[in-house]
Amino acid sequence: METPDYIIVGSGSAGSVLAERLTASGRHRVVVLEAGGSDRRFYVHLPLGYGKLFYDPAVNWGYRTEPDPGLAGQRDYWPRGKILGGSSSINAMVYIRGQAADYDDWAAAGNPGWGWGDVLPAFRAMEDTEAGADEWRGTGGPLFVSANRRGLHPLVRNYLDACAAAGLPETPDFNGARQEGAGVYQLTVKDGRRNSAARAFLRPAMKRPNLAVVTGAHVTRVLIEQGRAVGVEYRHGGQTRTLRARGEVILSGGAINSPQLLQLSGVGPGALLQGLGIPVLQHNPNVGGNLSDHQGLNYTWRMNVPTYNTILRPWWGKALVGLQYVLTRGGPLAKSINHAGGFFRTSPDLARPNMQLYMQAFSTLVPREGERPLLTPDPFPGLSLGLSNCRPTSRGHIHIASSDPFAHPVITANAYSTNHDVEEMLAAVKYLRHLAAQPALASVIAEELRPGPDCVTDDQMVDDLRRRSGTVYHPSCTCRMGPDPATSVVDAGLRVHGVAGLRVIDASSFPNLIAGNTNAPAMMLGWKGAERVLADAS
Ligand SMILES: Cc1cc2nc3c(=O)[nH]c(=O)nc-3n(C[C@H](O)[C@H](O)[C@H](O)COP(=O)(O)OP(=O)(O)OC[C@H]3O[C@@H](n4cnc5c(N)ncnc54)[C@H](O)[C@@H]3O)c2cc1C
Repeated sequence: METPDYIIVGSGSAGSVLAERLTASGRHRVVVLEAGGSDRRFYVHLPLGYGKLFYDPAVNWGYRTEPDPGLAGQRDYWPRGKILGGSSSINAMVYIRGQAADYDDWAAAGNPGWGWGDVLPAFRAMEDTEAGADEWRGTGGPLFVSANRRGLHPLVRNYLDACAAAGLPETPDFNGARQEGAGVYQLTVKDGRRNSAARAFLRPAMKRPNLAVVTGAHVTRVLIEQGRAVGVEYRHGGQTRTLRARGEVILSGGAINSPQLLQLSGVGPGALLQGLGIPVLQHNPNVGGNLSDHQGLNYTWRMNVPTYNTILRPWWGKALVGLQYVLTRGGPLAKSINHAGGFFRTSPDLARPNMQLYMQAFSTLVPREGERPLLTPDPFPGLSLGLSNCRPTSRGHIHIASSDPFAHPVITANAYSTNHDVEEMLAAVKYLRHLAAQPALASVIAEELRPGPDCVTDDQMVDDLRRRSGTVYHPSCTCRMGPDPATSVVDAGLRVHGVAGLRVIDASSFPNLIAGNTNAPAMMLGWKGAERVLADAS
């Protein structure tokens, strides 16, 4: 293979955008090395195929955390995409940017160029919003974002009316003027098919002669010589190969794999690496540290009106929605599992929302081994209202357990390890019941199923939330951006402190977690990261 200017490790949300941006001018040669395989798979394209990808080792790294005291000792399951498009090829497709103030926090933490005024133009340029352009939204960009206004389940109206009655009025666009409120989620779905970062950015760029994408290429080490990254070592087709870069090596392996790869390469906590016999090339205790993730859980009700359970459960219903999908590219199979949602404050004293809501017009209490049973929901009409926290204060870490690059790293999530996180979730679950008590929902609810009417005291509710919470799949900040190597891993240009020619551009470089889902911010990081790389090239 011809020596490229840039090697990108990972073709996920950030890596796909980066590859498109770096090759657009035609002046730079780029090679993307992706451990997973092709995204040309039926259940990747079918939006509700999400449930089938959730545990599938063919497309998923399928991580488990260490037993977590904050989750009643359970080991949480952390899916991550191992496929072209990375996690954007297996995610739930909700499109949320986060709050303006989140990015102003990034800049205020000593990261010039990452404030809301800096990132908004990138978000606008990236997207082609079905809802139409305005001061906040863009059209004509590579990423189509569905407004998700057609074919909504009737219970979405009940939910929105209940929110309004509870004091959370409808907001027309969570990514527009006001995030706070209730509304319908916009989706990365185009023409009834998942619109992953690979579909929107990488695949069009793969037509360019200056981009090569190698699938099944698992990078095992960054080659660092005299303090400079000069290439990578990777396994492909049962062989160990090396690839050198004329310019830079860019890690876009995601919040678990990027710090893992840095540690394997001798960049990380010195004592940990020494203990594993890995020569320490750059001691930095923050590599794999500061792990931040949103925790969430659902409350579930039995309904006295039909929900998607009614149609998705029986074989004839499956046949019907299958036919509807094939003929119209519509129906429940063409949607995310999250039909609507919202952002609210658990206390009026807070300056901005600290909780996110998810409304799902079906329920999945009866689990099925090895599948997230979206396509086989409960045998009765059910509704789920879910939550996730926006700015958790709990922090975990990721540490390699051996020098074997194929061994999963140890993930210590430390969920709900601060009183703050427990108390705000307790307030939030009470709010869910407050919503369910509003006439628009109460009139169609038969009974609360989970946690159920016996769960009433604060202690019982905290016990329940610890037992039933889990990741909402947004691990971030494990190679966080910041000016000081004592507290961060990359600088505002996403360059690894102390190692030349090496950047980390993915969700691990977030300085802190944003309020909302993390696909859009990771893609934005790829977009803005490419600007930084290109600026340094000229
Ligand atoms: C089940 C699930 C549901 C989610 N739902 C939503 C949602 O609805 N909305 C939303 O906004 N966000 C959602 N997210 C989160 C969002 O998708 C991720 O935050 C985002 O995709 C992360 O992007 P990334 O570029 O950091 O990493 P990823 O997209 O995970 O990409 C990393 C890529 O690097 C590859 N890689 C890793 N290590 C190596 C290596 N050593 N060698 C070669 N390649 C390597 C991986 O295979 C992968 O393709 C969800 C995530 C999951 C898992």
